[in-house]
Amino acid sequence: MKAVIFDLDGTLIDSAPDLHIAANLVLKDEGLPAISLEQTRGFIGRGAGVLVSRMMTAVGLADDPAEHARLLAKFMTHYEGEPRNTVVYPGVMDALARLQAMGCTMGLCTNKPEAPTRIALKHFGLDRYMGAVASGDTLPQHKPDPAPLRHVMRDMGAGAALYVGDSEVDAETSRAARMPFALYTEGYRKTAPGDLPHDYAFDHWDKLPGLVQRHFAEILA
Ligand SMILES: O=C(O)COP(=O)(O)O
Ligand SMILES: [Mg+2]
Repeated sequence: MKAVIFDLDGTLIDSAPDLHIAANLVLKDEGLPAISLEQTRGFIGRGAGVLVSRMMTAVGLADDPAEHARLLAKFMTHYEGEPRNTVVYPGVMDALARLQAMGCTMGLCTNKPEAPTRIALKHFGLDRYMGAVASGDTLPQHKPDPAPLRHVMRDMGAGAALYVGDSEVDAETSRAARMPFALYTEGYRKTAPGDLPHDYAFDHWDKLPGLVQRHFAEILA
């Protein structure tokens, strides 16, 4: 079985603009200075809780647990609607259709919480491809713990899979799960691709189906 599991933010979708808007709505409401889109990009990858912690640090707030919980709740109310400024990366939809035609089964493993994950998948028509989904709050553990990735694999009934992601967290997760990793280089990583452990790298989704084809031809040979 050819199984491919995807990360979401920075991999399938560029969600930073909507996360940026939600963060700044919270900060404005609190009378605090705004953060930049670039800063927001750097805060994505470990889930909404960590994004809010990093946002608090950026504007000089102490990471007090009660304050954090209050601001996270506010952030989630601003982020829960339909994505307005989020886009699917170029070539994603064609690549997924080609992978499906190649007989691949597909799943999703993200640190984004479940409610906005479901909304985004449906909004962009990605839900029809994903046979199994693990979000940041599906299990007690989240990436870089390998448990969510293994959970998706089990749900898909896959014995082996290729993981596709954009960040340091994804590289670490795939390593922990002993799963081969394809790095999408145009997402939110902060580390140079050469310094991030990966088995494959690609900079445009047009290139993924061929890469997947070669990977499974080799391991199933
Ligand atoms: O919500 C986040 O911080 C990251 O989500 P991702 O795991 O889809 O990159
Ligand atoms: Mg990501």
